[in-house]
Amino acid sequence: MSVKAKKHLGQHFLTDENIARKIVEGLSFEGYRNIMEVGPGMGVLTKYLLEKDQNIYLAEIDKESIEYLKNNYDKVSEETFVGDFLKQDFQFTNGEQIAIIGNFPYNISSQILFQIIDHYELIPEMVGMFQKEVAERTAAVPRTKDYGILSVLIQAYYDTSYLFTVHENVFNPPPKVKSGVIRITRNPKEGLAGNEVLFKQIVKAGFNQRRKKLSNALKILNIPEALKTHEFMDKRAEELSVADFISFTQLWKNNQ
Ligand SMILES: C[S@@+](CC[C@H](N)C(=O)[O-])C[C@H]1O[C@@H](n2cnc3c(N)ncnc32)[C@H](O)[C@@H]1O
Repeated sequence: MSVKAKKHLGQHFLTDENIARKIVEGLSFEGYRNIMEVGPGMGVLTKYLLEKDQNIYLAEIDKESIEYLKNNYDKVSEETFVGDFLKQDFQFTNGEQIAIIGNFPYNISSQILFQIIDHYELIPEMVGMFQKEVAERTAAVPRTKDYGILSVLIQAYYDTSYLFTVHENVFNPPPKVKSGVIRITRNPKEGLAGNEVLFKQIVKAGFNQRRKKLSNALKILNIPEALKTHEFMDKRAEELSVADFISFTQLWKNNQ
């Protein structure tokens, strides 16, 4: 018996074992002994993770999948499950590092990435599959249409690499779009510490009106007097690098 795919949970089950193995091998397995898989479904990735010498935790909200996994994998029990990924506070690791892996439910892709950023101190690495467009956005560079809030926020905390593309026809049921697998490795950029909240506000305000110059787009944030004539004010958000956003945030903070 297998799990019936539920659309509202973003369920598309990967049917290609080689791709599953390749995704799991995308992790380095270095510097942590805990791994959380998001959305294991019927366990196509889980079975390769369970072969590793790591503590495996499963975040799954589909009861039918949970039953299936408990019945089909000896090492999986009620204790393996940690519930909804978006509600994790990772307290159960007692401060230990935990890597994240998954063929993610595409309806909550951005929320998954923001949840990782919010806990970057505990999460050294993530390997996962998103719809191709989102995967590309995480690695996008300035002055491209893909470069936006997600690119800047992720790249401020992590180095990102696009690993490979996955075709629709290796899923059951097939999704409407191609998928992309990425790896992100923690590398918080200098100058961020202590400025995180303001940094996120500036990046979001800047890109929320990406056609406008920053002098206009950032108006809602009460621009400090000393920054009103800064050269960046004449640019659009997509023209600033991640390092530019960070140095600009520091300057903003110092002039508040
Ligand atoms: C694209 S499927 C992937 C299933 C399986 N890993 C595979 O590759 O075949 C996404 C999975 O995420 C689960 N899911 C959806 N929302 C979730 C959430 N908030 N937290 C944890 N898992 C979730 C779904 O139930 C589903 O099993």
